[in-house]
Amino acid sequence: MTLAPIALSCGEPAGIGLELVQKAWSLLKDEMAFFLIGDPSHLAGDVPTIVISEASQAPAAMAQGLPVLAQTFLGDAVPGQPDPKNAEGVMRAIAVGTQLAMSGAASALCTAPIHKKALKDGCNFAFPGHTEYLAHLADVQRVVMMLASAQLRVVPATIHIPLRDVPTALTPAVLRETIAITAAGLTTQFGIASPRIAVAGLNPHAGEGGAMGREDMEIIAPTLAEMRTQGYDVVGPLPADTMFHAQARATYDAAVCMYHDQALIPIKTLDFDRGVNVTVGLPFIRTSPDHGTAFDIAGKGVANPSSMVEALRMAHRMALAKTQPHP
Ligand SMILES: NC(=O)c1ccc[n+]([C@@H]2O[C@H](COP(=O)([O-])OP(=O)(O)OC[C@H]3O[C@@H](n4cnc5c(N)ncnc54)[C@H](O)[C@@H]3O)[C@@H](O)[C@H]2O)c1
Ligand SMILES: N[C@H](C(=O)O)[C@H](O)COP(=O)(O)O
Repeated sequence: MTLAPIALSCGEPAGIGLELVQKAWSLLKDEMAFFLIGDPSHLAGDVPTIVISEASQAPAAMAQGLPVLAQTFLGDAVPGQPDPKNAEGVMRAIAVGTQLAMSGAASALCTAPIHKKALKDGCNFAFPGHTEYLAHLADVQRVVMMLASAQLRVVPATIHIPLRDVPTALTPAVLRETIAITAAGLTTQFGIASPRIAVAGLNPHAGEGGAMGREDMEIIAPTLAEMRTQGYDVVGPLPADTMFHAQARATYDAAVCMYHDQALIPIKTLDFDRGVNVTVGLPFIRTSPDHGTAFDIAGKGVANPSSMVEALRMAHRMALAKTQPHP
């Protein structure tokens, strides 16, 4: 069975995304097929471009140049200076990629980084990030954001919300859904038959028996106890400061954390160059590099493509696995 190509949305044209897409084509053109969804006039550099009119043309075009499913954007791509006129095109590229991945014309969607404020300023983008936008496009109530590398997988139970709102957002239902979706994703997308999940506490020392906050004992611990009775292999709440060293990491397949930075600091410290963002719970495969638009180095040619390459490789592996019959 021939695998459909991967759709790659362009992200913010003023960031490093398009440079990374071109570098990824040079590195992966003999390994897999993908195509950019974006404006060809935004591409700088000397990587050849092949404009295609439908996804199915990408595999044949891949050897000659970067296949581009062309979209017309209203602004130019000026490194480090997002043009509000491009915001609608950035959003549209994600929507087109989603539609292609949902229809099966693309085997997965990989997304180059967006600049959230540029989208909000430019087209009143109503979502905090891709994760929430993709859930909306796919009409899915709840997804989880996982960042994965060879050394660690992390999932924040709350994602893009202010820190002050975290304690009230951490309800038993949110924890249950996060753990259940994570466990299912570890099995279906990462091939782990019996996933082991470690759950971080919210407060210092996981609350120290209530002396340093009560959410750990009143919300997290009872939810985990209930989930254990349902067969989930879940431990916690664990003091977050000691659950990411090498020996601790060897005891679990994913760490569910209580808020964005509790999850993302360890993985971006350990593996910034190779981390991949995966949205778990969508009806299609979505990956992304673990970094942002990096305006400070945009246009300089120095951006490291490793995370983008890993994101494409992970999407490709997951898509291939979907075509294999289950043992
Ligand atoms: N998947 C996504 O769409 C995504 C992911 C993370 C951040 N963002 C967005 O990106 C914007 C900028 O975020 P930020 O500044 O916090 O993080 P960032 O990842 O863009 O940059 C942080 C630092 O890492 C460096 N860096 C990032 N990627 C690099 C690469 N490939 N090679 C070399 N150096 C690299 C940058 O130069 C910068 O010094 C924000 O709007 C944020 O929301 C988007
Ligand atoms: N929270 C992610 C990070 O810091 O790496 C990033 O903002 C990406 O989120 P989306 O995939 O939802 O855009």
